[in-house]
Amino acid sequence: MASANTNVPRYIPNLSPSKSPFPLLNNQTSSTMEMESPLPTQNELGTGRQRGSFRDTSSCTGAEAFLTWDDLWVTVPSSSGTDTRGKNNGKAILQGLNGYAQPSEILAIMGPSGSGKSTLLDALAGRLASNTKQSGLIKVNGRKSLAFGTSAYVTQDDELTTTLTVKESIYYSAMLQLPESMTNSEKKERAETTIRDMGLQEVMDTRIGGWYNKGLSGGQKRRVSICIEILTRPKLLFLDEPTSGLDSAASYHVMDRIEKLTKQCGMTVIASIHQPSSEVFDLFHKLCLLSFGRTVFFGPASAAYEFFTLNGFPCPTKRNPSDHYLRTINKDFDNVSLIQNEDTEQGLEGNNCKLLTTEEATNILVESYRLSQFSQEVKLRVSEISNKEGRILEKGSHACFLTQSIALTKRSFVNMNRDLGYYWLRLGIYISISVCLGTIFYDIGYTFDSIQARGSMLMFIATLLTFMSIGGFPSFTQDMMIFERERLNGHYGVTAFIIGNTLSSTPYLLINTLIPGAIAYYLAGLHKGFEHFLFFVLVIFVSVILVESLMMIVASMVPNYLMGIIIGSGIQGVMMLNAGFFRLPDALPNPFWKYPMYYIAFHRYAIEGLYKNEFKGLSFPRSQGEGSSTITGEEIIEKIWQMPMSYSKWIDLYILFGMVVLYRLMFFVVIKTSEKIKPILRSFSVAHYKPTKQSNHGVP
Ligand SMILES: Nc1ncnc2c1ncn2[C@@H]1O[C@H](COP(=O)(O)OP(=O)(O)OP(=O)(O)O)[C@@H](O)[C@H]1O
Repeated sequence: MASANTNVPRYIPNLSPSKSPFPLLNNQTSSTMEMESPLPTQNELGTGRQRGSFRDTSSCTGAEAFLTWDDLWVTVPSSSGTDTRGKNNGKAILQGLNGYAQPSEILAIMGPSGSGKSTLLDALAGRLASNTKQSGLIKVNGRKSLAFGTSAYVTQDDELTTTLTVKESIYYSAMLQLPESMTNSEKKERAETTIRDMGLQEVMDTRIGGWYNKGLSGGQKRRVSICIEILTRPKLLFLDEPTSGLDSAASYHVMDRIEKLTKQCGMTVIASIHQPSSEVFDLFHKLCLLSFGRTVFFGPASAAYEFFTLNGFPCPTKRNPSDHYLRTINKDFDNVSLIQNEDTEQGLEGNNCKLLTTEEATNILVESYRLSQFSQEVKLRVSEISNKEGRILEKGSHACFLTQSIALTKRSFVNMNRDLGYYWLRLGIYISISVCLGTIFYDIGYTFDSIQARGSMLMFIATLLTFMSIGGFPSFTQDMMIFERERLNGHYGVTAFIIGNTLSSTPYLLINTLIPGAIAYYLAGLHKGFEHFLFFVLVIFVSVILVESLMMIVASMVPNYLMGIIIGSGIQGVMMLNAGFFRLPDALPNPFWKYPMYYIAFHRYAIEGLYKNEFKGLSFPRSQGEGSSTITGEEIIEKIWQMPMSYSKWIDLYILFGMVVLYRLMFFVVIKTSEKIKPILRSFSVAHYKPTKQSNHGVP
């Protein structure tokens, strides 16, 4: 029976010294608390052998992963600002954690919201945010660095291609990740088995869905994300809240399947988890319980029960033990009355009780753990494992570059077709604007006034069509986020992505420039002849690809599409301004606007090519009125528009094309550089960063 209590709700027994509530302080260990001690031998480290575990090794290859972390600290700049000496010591999110994870086991990281679970996963996976500082030693198979793309990480946000069905998503992922040694039908079979394992067979043909159409539920999306990452049976798998959004039955089945794979393939799984049912909790081999970045408990999951009991916090019989652990250490709601029920009283065997706040209770547990046999065992095991250098963790064999490029092209093509915002909406707007343009400049003629009209119309087309590429930025940013996730998880490389994106977008960009271009060109009656029309379309087509390449670079550097749109339009605005139309080239101020900006602005080459294509070969009256002498197109280009006639319009087109290649290469370099530089910067800051006690910000 439950009874309400006071605002300071925690009781612990007032025991005599012989019945200390902290037996672990005295190094007393019961049989259930004993850490399993078999240490890996040199041969076992990274060789695919693990004692006592059943193994179906047919689909599991490569070195196993032993992961250790020693005195791990992570701090972020403190929002409370600097201290009296003007120093910002930062806020410690993780405080000197030690631990390990080993093959064929699931390590569950639990703790109240904000206790540092995701931060610990990020630190172990080498994916901490750039504003964080890390110290301590993280090792995989006794080696310091986790090579790029060798682990799989299911993050909290499900970045998925919203237009694809579940089956398509998993199938394309299988094509991208599974090795060439598997046939297509074997890959399909693996995809379908994994879908069934995650209980998604009923929604196989349902689209994932996004903001514009509801598709899968949150829990179903979660399972799709897990499916994608377990396809290859990765040796090291990080799961950030894999069961969030799932009901208890689904949570159990998902975790049960993961546990079986873990054993079968010798996977090392580290999962942060919020509220496991007791059935799910029983699937975990080890438990790491955190509270505000400190370890409350690390050891066999089954031993946590006794640890809490022996420290004076027994779990009431009707309460799920994992709920009890979290309730005992959640300091967020201290002012809320907790309930002491009869079970607790029974567990205390009639001893006197003492009131404690959850903060005090947590401090007792943290201190008790620190001095316990568990903590000593963890330290011993960490040093044993980390001192033995095993094989380098590798991602395992992949699909070949060609298969990946084909799969990415197909996937991207389907997505661009189904996502109205990508190209179709833009095509509609382009067609409407080209009708407006064609009717405003209808039958432009060859009068003196038509010189200016032609110049304005061509400039408008070159700038508007390219500028409106920004409209596809939200869809494109979504693609980039998926690329980022898949790249970090080692599914494929940058080159395959660039090829896939370029090939899949080309037909759409051609339609987007050909149809509106033809409407505007023929309504206005621009330079007659198919060759002139073809050149006109080619310039616009290459310019639009060029802007998309520029947007790729922007998207790889900004955190979200809003910033991308703002920065992308800003860059384009500046380039338009100094293309030599709004201010003629000779009037552009030196040194910045003329050199180098006039030569960098791609609009300059676009309008130069378009003007040469339009004016060359035509002649116009030199002034208004009848009987005036004529001026040739060549003179107009050189004298009125101040553009060089020393090279042909085709050179302008080649320059634009060269810029496309350059921008795509720049994108490649940006991604590759960040891949290489980030770990170096991180290891440099780890080597030079020493956390201070003051940085705990009030956390004892
Ligand atoms: N890059 C960062 N910059 C500033 N603060 C951060 C950063 N990363 C994490 N934090 C802070 O560290 C604390 C722990 O965050 P973390 O996401 O690791 O918690 P969590 O246990 O995973 O929480 P939840 O269960 O709610 O996801 C939070 O207070 C969070 O605001």
